[in-house]
Amino acid sequence: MSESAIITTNNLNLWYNGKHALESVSMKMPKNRVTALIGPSGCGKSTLLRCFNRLNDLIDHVKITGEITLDDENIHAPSTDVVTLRKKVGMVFQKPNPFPKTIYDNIAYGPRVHGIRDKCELDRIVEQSLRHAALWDEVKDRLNDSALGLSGGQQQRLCIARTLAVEPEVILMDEPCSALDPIATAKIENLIEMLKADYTVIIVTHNMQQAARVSDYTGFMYLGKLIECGKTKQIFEHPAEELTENYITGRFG
Ligand SMILES: Nc1ncnc2c1ncn2[C@@H]1O[C@H](COP(=O)(O)OP(=O)(O)OP(=O)(O)O)[C@@H](O)[C@H]1O
Repeated sequence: MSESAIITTNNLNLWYNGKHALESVSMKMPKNRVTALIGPSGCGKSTLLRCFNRLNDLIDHVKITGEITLDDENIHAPSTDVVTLRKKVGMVFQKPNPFPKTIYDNIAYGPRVHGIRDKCELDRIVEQSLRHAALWDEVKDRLNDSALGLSGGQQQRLCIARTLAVEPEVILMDEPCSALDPIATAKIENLIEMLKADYTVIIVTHNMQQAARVSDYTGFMYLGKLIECGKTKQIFEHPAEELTENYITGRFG
């Protein structure tokens, strides 16, 4: 991979209570590209994704060895501020999880936590984030309504807008379309394509067609190991490993 990497893992291992869930994962996530993580259930995709913003720190009895760098800095270094890391590396989950607040307050929440109080500045951030998430036109006249009144697809785009509001560098998406219908899914996929102009996206998906449609690079995982990683076209058309070929042709999974 010749493109410059924003996140790199080097010999990354993770154990849950002694159970080896990630084994010697070494991988590079190129900047301003979409990288998909695919593989059968339980292979470690979500675990790997959660390593990138240290969400696994919140789980008891997790041991991690090896290195993860963001912009060439070790994210486990004592000097790393986890709040700043999670601002730089935002996350969107499987089920849309808006706060039970207004649409406006959902987006303004993060900037307020980071100390922005000026109303004009917050208005600007709310509009810009909703525009970037392709939701502004649908909600601009109801910013003070509850976010819980939005459709599932709109709620997921709101969650993406909420992530964008704190100006991340990387957006992690853990099966962001699995709770959505095909039309809402298509909107999120189009949005992912637009987002990579400004952000790096790493997406976990069970849906191989989705990985092929939205990603530039794909990593195939199996039983906690990264079996192979490369350009999506190459992984899907000419995988180097038989295991990858068996998975993408539906022989197991
Ligand atoms: N909090 C946890 N505590 C203990 N074990 C866990 C925890 N989270 C995940 N695991 C285990 O780690 C392994 C990898 O799980 P992970 O959720 O990362 O896989 P996945 O590939 O994302 O699966 P899926 O596609 O089903 O979501 C599995 O064996 C899982 O049971």
